[in-house]
Amino acid sequence: MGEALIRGFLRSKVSSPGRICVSVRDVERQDALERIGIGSIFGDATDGGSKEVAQFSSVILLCTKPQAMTEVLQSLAPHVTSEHLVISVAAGITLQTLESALGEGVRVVRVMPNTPALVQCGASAYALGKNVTARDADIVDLLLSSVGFCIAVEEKQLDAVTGLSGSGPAYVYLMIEAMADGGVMAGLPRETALALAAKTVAGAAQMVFGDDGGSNSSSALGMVHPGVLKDRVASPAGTTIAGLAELESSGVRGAFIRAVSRAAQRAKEIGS
Ligand SMILES: NC(=O)C1=CN([C@@H]2O[C@H](COP(=O)(O)OP(=O)(O)OC[C@H]3O[C@@H](n4cnc5c(N)ncnc54)[C@H](OP(=O)(O)O)[C@@H]3O)[C@@H](O)[C@H]2O)C=CC1
Ligand SMILES: O=C(O)[C@@H]1CCC=N1
Repeated sequence: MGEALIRGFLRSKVSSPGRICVSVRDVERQDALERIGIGSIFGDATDGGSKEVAQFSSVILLCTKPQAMTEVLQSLAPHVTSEHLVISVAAGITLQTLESALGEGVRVVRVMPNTPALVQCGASAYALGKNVTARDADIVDLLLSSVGFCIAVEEKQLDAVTGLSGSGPAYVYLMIEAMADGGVMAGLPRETALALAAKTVAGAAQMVFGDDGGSNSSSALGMVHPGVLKDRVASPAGTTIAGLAELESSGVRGAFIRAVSRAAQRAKEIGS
């Protein structure tokens, strides 16, 4: 996720390689970051990396797995001051956990992004910690909206966001794969089926935001109800209603609801 955000920030030009400094321990990932021009790459956060990052950065993004967060926070705490803005993308890890690990007065924001940030089509939500300033909120908004849509939410909603848009790209990939399988079963070559499935999902999603595809601003969404769009595709006694009836009798609608809800519950479990 960290690499997707870095690459997204570079593509959007909200930042530049010379302004980004990374602590990363995996050698292959270090090489990948070097190849995109990141100048300051330090090793393991728990072995000096956190200190170096805190020394050279004012905005620090924490992108390790939630399970690694305790030791990363411990390594960062002695070096972080009220001059830093710390942004965590870790599923489930609460603002209270972050603030109490990093120390009183530290400015912390909790974000749930998703990997399409890499191609400027991310969907992120964020909750502000108790010490952040209005300028911090502007910085977070600027960074996240440079890589897609972003919206401020109450912290208690972030586990639901995690189950929906954080994990959501994986549900959609599963759906694209399955739709392509259906196309192959009906006689299409694999590549044609995959391209048609992926383009159909991208185009259909864009239609929900109206004719112009919408903007990254949460105040200008103007969405069209997906039920209305669905009804426009389904001709009486036609192909679509036959396909939809199969999906409904397979319980797909309920399966998506349960998937989002179970993933949100898992985020809560991780945090506790
Ligand atoms: N993947 C996604 O779609 C999303 C993920 N997130 C959140 O992003 C975070 C990362 O997830 P994800 O990208 O999937 O996980 P990854 O395992 O791919 O990335 C985590 C990275 O952190 C590195 N790391 C771990 N410990 C240290 C350390 N001490 N010092 C330096 N680097 C370290 C890991 O290195 P190594 O490989 O050596 O272990 C790895 O490169 C999680 O908290 C997750 O909840 C949020 C939204 C979406
Ligand atoms: O699977 C995970 O735990 C992370 C958080 C959201 C997406 N990926």
